[in-house]
Amino acid sequence: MEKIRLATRESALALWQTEHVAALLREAHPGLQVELVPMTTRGDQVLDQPLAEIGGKGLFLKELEVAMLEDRADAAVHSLKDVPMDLEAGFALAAVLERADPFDAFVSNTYAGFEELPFGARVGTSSQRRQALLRAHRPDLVIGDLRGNVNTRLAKLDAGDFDAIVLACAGLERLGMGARIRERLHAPRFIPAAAQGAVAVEVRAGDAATAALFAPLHHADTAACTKAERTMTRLLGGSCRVPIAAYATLKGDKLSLEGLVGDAKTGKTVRGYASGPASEPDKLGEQVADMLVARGADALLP
Ligand SMILES: NCc1[nH]cc(CCC(=O)O)c1CC(=O)O
Repeated sequence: MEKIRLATRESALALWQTEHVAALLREAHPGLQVELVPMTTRGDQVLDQPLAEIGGKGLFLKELEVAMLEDRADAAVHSLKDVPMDLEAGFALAAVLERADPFDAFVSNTYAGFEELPFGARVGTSSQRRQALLRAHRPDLVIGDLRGNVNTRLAKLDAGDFDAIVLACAGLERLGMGARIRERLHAPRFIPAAAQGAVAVEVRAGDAATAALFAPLHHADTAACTKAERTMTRLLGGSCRVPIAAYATLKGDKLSLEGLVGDAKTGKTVRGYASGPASEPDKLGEQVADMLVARGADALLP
């Protein structure tokens, strides 16, 4: 193969991630021509309705998948967090890259950390998971919706709409705005979304030649961790509608998974934790999902 075309969304974050994959590909395969095919998705266009009601995470992939089917692109680069737990039939993940910081960031122009927020402070985030975690720790906070890309969200904070906002550390750092992070909200206090911080490459299922090009970019440890997180989330019926958090770590051969199901309105949360061999991420995901249900998570699920 002499040339490969990478479909990408047009947001600054998506373009950064795809350029990053392109650079790694060129490094792994000197002489390979790598081209970007930027496009807008419905998920990017519809900003006024909750994602879950207009079709969920798949809306960020659809146009990119159509481009692959129509042979206008060979692969698509995504934040793995935005990839539906059940990939569309006819597609496969060719690689999961090494994860960046998986945690959420506390960003504020006034307060140095989450603990410093005064009673009734206004915090912006549209993520059901972040809302549930914020309410679980601080029922007094006034939480407001905050959608749009990373720059839009920061602009709303700077305009004074909120005392603080919460967004992914990885997104801020990739856009060169890591300096805006006042505090990293680590697990287990704040558990991130499944696969937060990881970038993945999607290809047509059965396109072995294209998939093989991405093999050098694959990071087995990140793949094992995100597999456990995504399996747990999938078994609980994960979508944007339900606050589900999952965070796995790997130490030697031991994979550990922390899971949480919450309610964005009440801040009620149920937690689960288990560990097992790195070779069985699906089993671990299933175990923690079962544990969460046994502890009452189904009362919070739709
Ligand atoms: N929901 C949008 C989205 N998808 C991936 C990231 C950040 C990068 C990542 O998690 O890899 C973000 C922004 C955010 O959640 O603040």
